[in-house]
Amino acid sequence: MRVRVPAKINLTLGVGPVAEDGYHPLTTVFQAVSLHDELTAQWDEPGAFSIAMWGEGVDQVAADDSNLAMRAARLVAERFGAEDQLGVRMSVKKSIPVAGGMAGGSANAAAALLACSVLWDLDADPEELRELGAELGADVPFSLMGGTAIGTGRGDKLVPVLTRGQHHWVLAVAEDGLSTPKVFARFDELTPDGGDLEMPTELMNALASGDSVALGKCLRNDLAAAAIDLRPRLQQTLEEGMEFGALGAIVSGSGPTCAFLCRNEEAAVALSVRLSAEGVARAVRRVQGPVPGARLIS
Ligand SMILES: C[C@@](CO)(OP(=O)(O)O)[C@H](O)COP(=O)(O)OP(=O)(O)OC[C@H]1O[C@@H](n2ccc(N)nc2=O)[C@H](O)[C@@H]1O
Ligand SMILES: Nc1ncnc2c1ncn2[C@@H]1O[C@H](COP(=O)(O)OP(=O)(O)O)[C@@H](O)[C@H]1O
Repeated sequence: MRVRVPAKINLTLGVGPVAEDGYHPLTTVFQAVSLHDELTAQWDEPGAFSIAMWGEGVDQVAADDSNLAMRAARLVAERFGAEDQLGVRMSVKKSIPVAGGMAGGSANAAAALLACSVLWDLDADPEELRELGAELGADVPFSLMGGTAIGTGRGDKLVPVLTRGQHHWVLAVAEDGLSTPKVFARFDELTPDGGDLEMPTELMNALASGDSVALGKCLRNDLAAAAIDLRPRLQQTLEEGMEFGALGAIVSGSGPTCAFLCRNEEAAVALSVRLSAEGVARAVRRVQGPVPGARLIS
């Protein structure tokens, strides 16, 4: 089985005050973008579970039972089958930056859920897989679903959002990742009463009409101040992207990847060339969104 799974950006990320379980209530709009990891899964001996990874940032991810794809495979086996009768050998080709605020780990978990449930011929429907996904991480249900969706709760309660057309994004990928729990912890220090959980009506209108100029003005992230506090260089990255012609700029999720919205493909090419030439980030990528969530490709 081969599964392709996209990265996400948060077009808006409203974060409420921390709850007793340590999680924050969110109002977020996710968009899946055309930067993909690929996971392959093949049968192995009963009880044998393994993973190999190559590509972007794999030295920062353990290929053991702590890996989110391994945890996903074991969870599917445990819930839908018999763990001691099933086995899988997985490999992941990573392109999504690790700890980049683009849900790379969640994407791999989503891919493993889908690949294993099909490989082992288990009777799991998409809704059941999304519920399992939510146990692994708040972003996993969206990695399965893809497209554009509003997320509430921990970010795991999803409703698709009506959109028109494709948007062109340029991503500035930072040298080192940022830890999601650390960014939320700094958010708590900076914003003890929490941020804004209002439904982003203007943003939804901009998405429905496909108006990139309006969308650029609505991008908002309550975690941005915390990410910038931990990584001050990000402020300059955002400013440079705007100076070089982006319609809007945002830190993606808990960062440090910055996403710049462009008017069209030509503008995205021009911005990516400029950002690369200025050495603003470790890598610059052009992507489009929305794209579908985790999908079997063979
Ligand atoms: C911030 C966001 C925005 O989409 O994305 P990333 O920047 O990680 O991609 C997500 O909320 C991250 O989702 P995900 O990375 O799946 O989170 P989890 O593994 O469930 O949780 C990691 C840690 O993040 C914090 N966390 C996560 C979600 C949430 N609603 N409130 C939280 O406080 C908790 O400290 C938790 O221990
Ligand atoms: N398969 C995986 N791919 C990426 N990260 C993983 C994976 N499994 C576990 N992790 C861990 O999850 C953490 C978050 O990574 P990631 O999901 O890439 O970033 P983010 O939460 O910023 O979107 C990292 O510390 C990483 O070591």
